[in-house]
Amino acid sequence: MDDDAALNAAIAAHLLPEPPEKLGVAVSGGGDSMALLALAAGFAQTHEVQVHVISVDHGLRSGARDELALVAAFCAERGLSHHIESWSGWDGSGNLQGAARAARYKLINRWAETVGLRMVLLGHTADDQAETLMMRLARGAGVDGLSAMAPRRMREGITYVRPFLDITRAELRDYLTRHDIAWADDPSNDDTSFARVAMRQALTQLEPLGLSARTLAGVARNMRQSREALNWQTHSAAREVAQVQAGAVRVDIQKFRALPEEIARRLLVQAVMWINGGNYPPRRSGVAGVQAAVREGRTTTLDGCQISFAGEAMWIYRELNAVRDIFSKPGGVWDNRWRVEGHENNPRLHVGPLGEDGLALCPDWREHGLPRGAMLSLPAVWEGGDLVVAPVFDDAAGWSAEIAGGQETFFAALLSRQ
Ligand SMILES: Nc1ncnc2c1ncn2[C@@H]1O[C@H](COP(=O)(O)OP(=O)(O)OP(=O)(O)O)[C@@H](O)[C@H]1O
Repeated sequence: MDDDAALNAAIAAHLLPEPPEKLGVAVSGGGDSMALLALAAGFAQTHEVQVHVISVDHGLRSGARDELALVAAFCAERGLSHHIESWSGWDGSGNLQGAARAARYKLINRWAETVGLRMVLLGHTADDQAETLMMRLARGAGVDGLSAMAPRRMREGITYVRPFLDITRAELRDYLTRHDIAWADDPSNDDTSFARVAMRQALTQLEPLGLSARTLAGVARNMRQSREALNWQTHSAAREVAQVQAGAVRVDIQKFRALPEEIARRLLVQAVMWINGGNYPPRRSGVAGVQAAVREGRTTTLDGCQISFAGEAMWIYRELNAVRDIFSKPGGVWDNRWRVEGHENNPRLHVGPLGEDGLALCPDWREHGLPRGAMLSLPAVWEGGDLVVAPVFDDAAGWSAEIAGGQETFFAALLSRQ
């Protein structure tokens, strides 16, 4: 295969046999995404696909406008539609790069919806994979952190495709040079105060030792496969040892203790994230603390969840303190996961935790088979300080309370986790 054929094949492998009618391409003007644009445009011409290009101006560097002008000129020459979105939304808090990236995906998503696109190409390369892997290594990551990016990922209905994860940045630069296509070199790529830039430079020293971008990207891909296997194994283990009951997770403690440590850890992480609705897993040290508590049969808490023991069972459930001040109206979602429905037209009603006061009014609560702590954090409907109904167990007329998406989401999320 000649050099161009390998790059064309990388694009075709992701778009055939059924190319989309319209294809989005996200282009910053840098070498990776300019090559992506040129190759996607070539593919589109052959397969009669309409190309729509988006560039996001983050307004962070004075030269960025010139880089986008380069993209605009390329698109104008080829008759491709090009749209520039501007972002100026950083509120100064948190990490600027992270905020810019999150904003970029939001803007691209919105644009794709407006144009009626279902697929958008991104230009991440094997070098990006290698740098990320090394940066994560430096933070002591495990299999998940070292795993490669997905070549295909759905975000709010739009499929993002990264055809160049096995292609190096140098190969793309060579392509651009061969075809006399201009690209912009982002000056921040020389700023070694960025961890990624420093790692990029360090990698040039490591390449002669065999740690090339392609090799490291291969390691990341292996890690991804291992992660998928571990998730699958955790899913099977969860089916074997865990049940979901009223939004809490009940685990058979003998079977749980017999699981390999990593599978047990993943199961705990999944239970905590499913219950607290968080996007980020609990810290490794926190989970290790829970694993120690499990060995000793000691009650503990982690990220808004409580872990307690009763007979043969370990229970993981929402901690009352985490929901004490969460209130909503009937008809909405409470604590990000309970859909409480009924009597929506009565403005005097609100949903809050059952709490000690509510539980005191439910003398038969032990019949439900849940630990007291799990009962306390269940949703209840209140009128002022008066308990109207605890709808998870009380099927009073017109009331219901269900986990949004169903309790099966606990198991399903183990297989779909990216
Ligand atoms: N300003 C931009 N406008 C449009 N697309 C962009 C822009 N910046 C990046 N992209 C797209 O994202 C790809 C990856 O770029 P880059 O590696 O700089 O992203 P990142 O900030 O590391 O984000 P990610 O989390 O996706 O890795 C580019 O090849 C391009 O397709």
